[in-house]
Amino acid sequence: MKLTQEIKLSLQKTQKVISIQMDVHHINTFVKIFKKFIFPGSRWQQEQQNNKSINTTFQEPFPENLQEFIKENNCQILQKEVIVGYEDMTYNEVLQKLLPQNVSAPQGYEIIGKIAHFNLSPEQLPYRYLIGQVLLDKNKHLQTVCNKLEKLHNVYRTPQLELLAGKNSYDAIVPEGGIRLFLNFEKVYWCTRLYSERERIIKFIKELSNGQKIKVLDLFCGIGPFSIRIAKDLNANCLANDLNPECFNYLQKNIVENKVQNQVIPLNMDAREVVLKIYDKEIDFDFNHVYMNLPVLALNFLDVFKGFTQKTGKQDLPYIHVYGFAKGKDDQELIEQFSQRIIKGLPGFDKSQILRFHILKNVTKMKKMCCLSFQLDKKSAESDFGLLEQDDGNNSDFEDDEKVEQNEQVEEVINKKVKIE
Ligand SMILES: C[S@@+](CC[C@H](N)C(=O)[O-])C[C@H]1O[C@@H](n2cnc3c(N)ncnc32)[C@H](O)[C@@H]1O
Repeated sequence: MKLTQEIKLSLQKTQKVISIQMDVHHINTFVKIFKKFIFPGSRWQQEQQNNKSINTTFQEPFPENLQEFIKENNCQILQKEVIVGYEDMTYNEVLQKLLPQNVSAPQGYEIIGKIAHFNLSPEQLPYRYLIGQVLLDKNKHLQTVCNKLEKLHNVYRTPQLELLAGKNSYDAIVPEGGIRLFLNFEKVYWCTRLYSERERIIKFIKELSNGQKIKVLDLFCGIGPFSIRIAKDLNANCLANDLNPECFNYLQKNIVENKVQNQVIPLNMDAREVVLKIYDKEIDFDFNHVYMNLPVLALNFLDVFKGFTQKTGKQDLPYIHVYGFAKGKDDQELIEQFSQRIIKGLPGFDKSQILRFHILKNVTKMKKMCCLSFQLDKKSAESDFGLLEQDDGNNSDFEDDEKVEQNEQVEEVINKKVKIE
């Protein structure tokens, strides 16, 4: 269903209003006191010489202060009729009129620059173009309204979008914590709501650093929000890597735009390869923190840190901040399951090493997206077990996560979406 001129006209109706007529000298005072009662979009109309009127939303009985104003300033009360229609109605008013009773108007969307993005329910889908157009018309700062077609399940974690209304452009500039990030929402992974999660980890890394130089290996960096922010906020040095060549292009641009060329090195490789190249000294980068934000697969990369001490000759072991999914009814069960998955890659890992455990999102009642921070343990770092077989991106964890995300309702516990007033 599309919003046609005919549909807009069908919303038009005549409405009786109270218009207050007064001498032009009283207009300023009236507006000062009764501004919120002026009928939306109403203009002052010339009635007689020096006399103007304005339509209001007042209904009888009038409030006392209006009665006094009318008396003191010798105002006249006029009954008028106005035509109200699409332009005068809010997003909710329009959709309540146009959607069938069993279909609710979507009450939240995400904003990325001038792009609004919905996750419409199956019942709302037949009305998606209508919903998109109304949102665009009622929010002048927006340029594009789209719907995310399915959950992210490709290697680069990019969304499949359908344009609902406005410009077919997904270029955006997003301000975050004093930096500006350029991106194309169709070509790279982006989630504005991870803002507070980045803040949380940056704060935690600061606590851990004890004033020492912070050096971060950001293995799945996307367009660089974490590396660029920590470089700016904590004067950290980062090696920021992402497999997606489009991310790499935006990462390079974002590094320059935010003037952190001397602190953030961009890379475009497989994460495992980056670490192996550091071991082989093909890449010269010393790090004390590893940031692994690819929840669906990151845990499978942990084994690359086995034998860290032999391969680097370093005794100082890095802190690892890794994201993943776990199932459990409480923190204890979640930590237990998460730890079991870590142990697969790092056999020396023990729960007692956990420094922070944080739940970002309830995927289902039992399944959560979590972040766990710990220091690489000595046993794993000194072990000479071989690496696990390289992941082909097709493992069962990956598949399982996607199925659950598609079939079950995702309840966000991180920042709420933009609410429609
Ligand atoms: C969930 S996104 C996180 C991006 C970024 N940390 C952020 O918060 O915006 C995961 C990123 O990992 C990248 N990625 C997927 N597989 C990878 C691999 N094997 N090596 C490096 N990056 C990979 C994807 O392209 C994607 O940009």
